[in-house]
Amino acid sequence: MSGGLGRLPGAPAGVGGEPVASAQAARERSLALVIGPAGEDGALSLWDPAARALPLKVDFLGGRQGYRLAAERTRHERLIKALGKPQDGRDRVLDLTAGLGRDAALMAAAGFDVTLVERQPVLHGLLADGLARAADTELATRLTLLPEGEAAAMDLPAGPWHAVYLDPMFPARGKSAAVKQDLQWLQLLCAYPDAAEEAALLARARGLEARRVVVKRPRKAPPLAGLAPHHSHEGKTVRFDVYGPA
Ligand SMILES: C[S@@+](CC[C@H](N)C(=O)[O-])C[C@H]1O[C@@H](n2cnc3c(N)ncnc32)[C@H](O)[C@@H]1O
Repeated sequence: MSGGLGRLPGAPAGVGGEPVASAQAARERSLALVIGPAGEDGALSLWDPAARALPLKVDFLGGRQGYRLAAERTRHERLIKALGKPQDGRDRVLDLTAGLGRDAALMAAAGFDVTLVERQPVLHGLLADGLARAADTELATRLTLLPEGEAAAMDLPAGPWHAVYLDPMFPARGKSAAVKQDLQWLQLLCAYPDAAEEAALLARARGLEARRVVVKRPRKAPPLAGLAPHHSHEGKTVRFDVYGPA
């Protein structure tokens, strides 16, 4: 990543970055981000050592994403509408681009058992830490994080899946100041997929045994890999493209 990542004492080595003794040391070395335990709960967190912004952690217990997780509210979410009704009681969704786990948490709150795949070590570390802190909750029983891996190439659990979900990075529109802080940090860590990567990810998803593949896109963006979906659920800023079995 440009600008570099500092790994503070207490962060697992697997997240990468260069070891630094403190956020102050990272600031002196002009590192763009640090990762380490922060706050009262010691949650593994990511932040800019030169800015005042709140550290970013994965919080399945409430926090910033909490309002979306009330079960009765989830059915109004476009993502949940795009997934369609569960058919077998505890239906399974495979989220191949888990990121910060927000969409996965929403799907789990709506009643799906969600398996998460993430290839970026920092994001994977934040997810694993968030799940460990939420271990006693009903929500966490519905979330399974696979070992860090590239979705297009790794071994995946067998289907059938109710749906495979994709939300790959897409360049943010508008002035960078308008882009939310955590998205800016995500953009430092995660590369945008090129056309070949997009095609490989969609092909992998569509090759799995699933009733549908759902892809999140900015509302005006072209469809993933240029492949027109069967139908879409459009919101103000994003849309969910739905593909039937290949
Ligand atoms: C836009 S973020 C996803 C945000 C997520 N939906 C959420 O609610 O937090 C995209 C994430 O997918 C991951 N990713 C993209 N392509 C991937 C692939 N082929 N295999 C595994 N992870 C991938 C990136 O590393 C990044 O963390």
